Amino acid sequence: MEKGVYLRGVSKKFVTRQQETVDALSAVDLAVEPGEFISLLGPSGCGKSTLLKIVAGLLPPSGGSAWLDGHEIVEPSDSVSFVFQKPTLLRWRSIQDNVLLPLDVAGSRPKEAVEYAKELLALVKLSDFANAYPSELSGGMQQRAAIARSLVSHPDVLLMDEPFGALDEFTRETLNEEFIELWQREPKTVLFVTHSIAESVFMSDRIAVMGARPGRIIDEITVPFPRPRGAELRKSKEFFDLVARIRETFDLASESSAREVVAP
Ligand SMILES: Nc1ncnc2c1ncn2[C@@H]1O[C@H](COP(=O)(O)OP(=O)(O)OP(=O)(O)O)[C@@H](O)[C@H]1O
Repeated sequence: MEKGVYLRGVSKKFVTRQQETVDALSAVDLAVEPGEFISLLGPSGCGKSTLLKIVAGLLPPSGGSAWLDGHEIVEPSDSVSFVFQKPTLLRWRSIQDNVLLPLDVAGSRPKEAVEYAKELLALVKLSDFANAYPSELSGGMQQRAAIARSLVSHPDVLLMDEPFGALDEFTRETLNEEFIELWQREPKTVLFVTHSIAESVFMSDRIAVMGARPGRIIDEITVPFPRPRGAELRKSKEFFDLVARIRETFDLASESSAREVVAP
């Protein structure tokens, strides 16, 4: 059995209300090893969220297939958790009860679950807020709670759709560092969607660079920086150089698609 997440020739077409066909994804091949942290990086509309939804079993591909640990993905699985851009906490539940929500929804809160929720709250630095309500927390703190919630069911795979995209730059960088520390303690396979080149370089083992119309992978980059990675990495020449090289990939891709548009 092939452990990990595999996409083989995945395409996705949507038909809009105006009956136009949108090629959201075309011929995407991707292999993600167990425990690997991979970013899906690309401009708005290149199909990043669509790809995550296919891996989550929330959307079927129009062509090709998606696999998790040797099984074709045809429906959502307990071993996969999703973190969205908005924390979507229930305002009438305490933070601890929000973290426990996935277990309550599944109808089983094992004895040790409360202890584990407390442990996760400590890992995301929210121990003092276990009994607080979402409205009492800042945006960054709410997102930390959402991350703790995504881990409570011990998933093998974490799908993160711009989880820090709504935060200011300072909070975002702090959460990047905290999340990487947490991920090293609780290793998971992570597919992380972002618009930010710097964020993808800081976080990932590998970056799948995506282009739009149709959405596809235009480059795959292995990030060479050793872990643990600290804030000082962001200031290094090697970091800037890799960010610049990836930016170049986007510039070349948009130049060539512009040429296709003007070509006779
Ligand atoms: N349910 C849908 N019906 C019709 N078109 C859709 C649907 N969902 C997505 N699309 C289209 O598919 C393309 C890819 O969308 P998707 O949300 O996956 O992109 P994205 O890269 O995640 O964008 P963003 O970074 O802005 O979130 C877009 O052109 C979008 O308009």
